[in-house]
Amino acid sequence: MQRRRKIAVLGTRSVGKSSLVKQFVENSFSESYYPTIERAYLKTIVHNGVEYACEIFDTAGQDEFSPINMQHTIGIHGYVFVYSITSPASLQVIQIVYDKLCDLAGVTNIPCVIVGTKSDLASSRRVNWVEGKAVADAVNGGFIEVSSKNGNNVARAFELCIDEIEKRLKMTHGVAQDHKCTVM
Ligand SMILES: Nc1nc2c(ncn2[C@@H]2O[C@H](COP(=O)(O)OP(=O)(O)OP(=O)(O)O)[C@@H](O)[C@H]2O)c(=O)[nH]1
Repeated sequence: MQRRRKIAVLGTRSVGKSSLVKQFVENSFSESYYPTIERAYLKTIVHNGVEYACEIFDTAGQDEFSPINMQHTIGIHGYVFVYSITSPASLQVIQIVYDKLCDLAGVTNIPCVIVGTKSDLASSRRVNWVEGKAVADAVNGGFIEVSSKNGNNVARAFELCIDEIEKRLKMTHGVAQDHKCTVM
C-alpha cells in the first residue's frame, strides 16, 4: 500500500532549498538564483520496500524574525531543515525556526532531518560536519550534508526524513500508518 507523506522544506534565504527539491524531484540543477514564493512538488519513492507518495513544500526563506506560516504546520508529517555549509548564520536560524514550530504546535519534538547543502563548495566551507550534527542531535533529528549541484546524498536526505516520520508514527500509533502526524 502506498503511504502519503507531506514534507516541508524550511531554512533561511538562498541556502539551497529549491535546488535540493528540484534535484530530488527533477534531477536538475541551476546556478541561477530565483527567490522562491512557495511551491509544492510530488515525488513517489520506494524506501525500505514501501512506496511513499511525497508531497514536498518548498517554502520562501525564513529568518530568525519571520513568523511561522501556519501552512507549514498543518498536515505536515516531517521537516527538512536546510542550512548552507558556507553560512554559520543559516545553521543558527534552524534552531530558532525549530523552536518556534515546537512552541506553536505545543510539542517538544518534531520529526525532521537537518541538511547541510553546498558540500561541493569545500573551499568556502564555514560550518564543519560536527557543528551541523550537534544541531541535529539537539533537535533529535537526522543529519546529512548534500550537494544539489552534483546530486550527492540528495535522495538520502529525503529518505532520512521519511525514517524520522516513520519512527514518530510508530511511537504514536504503534505501527506506521497513513495518519498525518500533524504537529498542530
Ligand atoms: N555549488 C552549489 N550551489 C548551490 C547548491 N545548492 C544551491 N546552490 C546555489 O545557491 C543559490 C540559492 O539556491 P536556491 O535553491 O535558490 O536557494 P533557496 O534556499 O531556495 O532560496 P530562497 O527561495 O530565497 O529561500 C543558487 O544560486 C543555487 O545555484 C549546491 O549544492 N552547490
